[in-house]
Amino acid sequence: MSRLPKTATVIDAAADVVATMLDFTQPADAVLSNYFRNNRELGPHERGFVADTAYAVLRRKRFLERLCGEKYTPRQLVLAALMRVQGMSQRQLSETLSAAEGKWLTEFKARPEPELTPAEQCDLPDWLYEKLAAQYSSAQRAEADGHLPLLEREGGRESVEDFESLSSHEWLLKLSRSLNQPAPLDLRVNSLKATRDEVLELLGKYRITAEPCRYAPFGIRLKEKPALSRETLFIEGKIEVQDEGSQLLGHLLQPKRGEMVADFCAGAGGKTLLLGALMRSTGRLYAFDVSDKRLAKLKPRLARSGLSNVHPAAIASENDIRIKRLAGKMDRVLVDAPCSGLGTLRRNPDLKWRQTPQSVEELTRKQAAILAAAARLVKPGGRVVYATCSLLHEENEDIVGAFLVAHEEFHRLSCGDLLRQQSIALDTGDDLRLFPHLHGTDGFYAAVLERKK
Ligand SMILES: C[S@@+](CC[C@H](N)C(=O)[O-])C[C@H]1O[C@@H](n2cnc3c(N)ncnc32)[C@H](O)[C@@H]1O
Repeated sequence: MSRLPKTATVIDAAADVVATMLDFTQPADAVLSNYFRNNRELGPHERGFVADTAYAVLRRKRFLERLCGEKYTPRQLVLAALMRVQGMSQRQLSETLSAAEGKWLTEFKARPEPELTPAEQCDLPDWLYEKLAAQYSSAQRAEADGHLPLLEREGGRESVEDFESLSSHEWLLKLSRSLNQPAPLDLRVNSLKATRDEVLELLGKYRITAEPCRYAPFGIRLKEKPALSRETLFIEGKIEVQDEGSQLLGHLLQPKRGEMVADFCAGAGGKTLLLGALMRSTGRLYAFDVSDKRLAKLKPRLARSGLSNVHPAAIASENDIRIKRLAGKMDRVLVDAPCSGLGTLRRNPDLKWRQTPQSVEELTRKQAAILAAAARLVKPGGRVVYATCSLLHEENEDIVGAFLVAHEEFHRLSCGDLLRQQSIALDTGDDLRLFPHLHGTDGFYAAVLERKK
């Protein structure tokens, strides 16, 4: 952690934000933006500090709660996170503390390390730890791990064998440690307006350190997190912010010039924009969503992108009459299904505390219904990509498995093969499974389903 912003009010601000976040009635990013809207005196550095500190508490809540003991205040959680997660010293904090807090912190520092349960070590709720541990037993991981390339990591190289020999707890510990780190900032170059080399060169001129993403052909990973919204590159629509994993889903769908394509759960259109560019702004690309509000956010992005083939349309549900009218007409359909988001904990650490086994079960019903409705759009020989940013088999493999049993007219294509054909060297078996500790992306799952001719 860099220096503490001068004013002591940042610790008060972080404690206020944490107190509201821990109600879990609103998403953490909404709590933060409301707080900043109501406290405009905080400058960018102070806002950054408040956000980083509050997210550190969310990421390591179980660990910090164990350290703090039975009774603690949000402010004590903040101080504990600053010392034990963000690595600040008591001296750095001391100017901002009351005498009583100074005393508490001295006593806190002297406490012995608590013995943590496996779920606490991973900083996951018990129900989630149990589900994931059951999923990632060595035998079940064999397929995904077997396809791993040699991985370069800080501190050395890790080989396939290093991963295969891990117990399910050790593997989960690696996964959860990477889920408990902030995500890097990835960009996607809009191939209609620029090449990746041009953008890399321009970033270099702005003194922004960047490198090509490992897998995504239009992806760029930045070293820092500069504000980009006022940069010419962004205003001119040459770049968009998009996680590398999210970009790979567009390449899996692989829509072509002149095709009929639907992005069934388009939201604010992150993937729609990539699909439109892959189609070179030709053909017809529907962007469906049940949320008007989310689709409205697509409009300014579309204007920057230069795409003219996108048709956003709000639908009432997956059974909307508009959807029914398009039955059998689509070459490609992307289902980026509403999900628990548990693969995106690097960005949304509150989700592990906000989701429950019941909320996941409700989502699975919705996912199955959306996939069945979306598949009706596809013509013979056409494809559906079913994708989520969840790590749970019940939202992923189980949904696709049940769909294939009920729909003999579809069969699964190999994601590894489809990516190889596009010179993307990423083979995780038939389905795509991305993990932050293995691939450096958010956690994603995808399966490609083709309607037989
Ligand atoms: C994972 S998000 C999509 C993110 C988006 N594809 C992107 O790349 O930015 C899932 C979306 O599904 C939408 N959704 C929920 N139920 C739906 C339904 N029955 N039909 C279509 N979309 C739905 C949600 O409003 C949400 O925007």
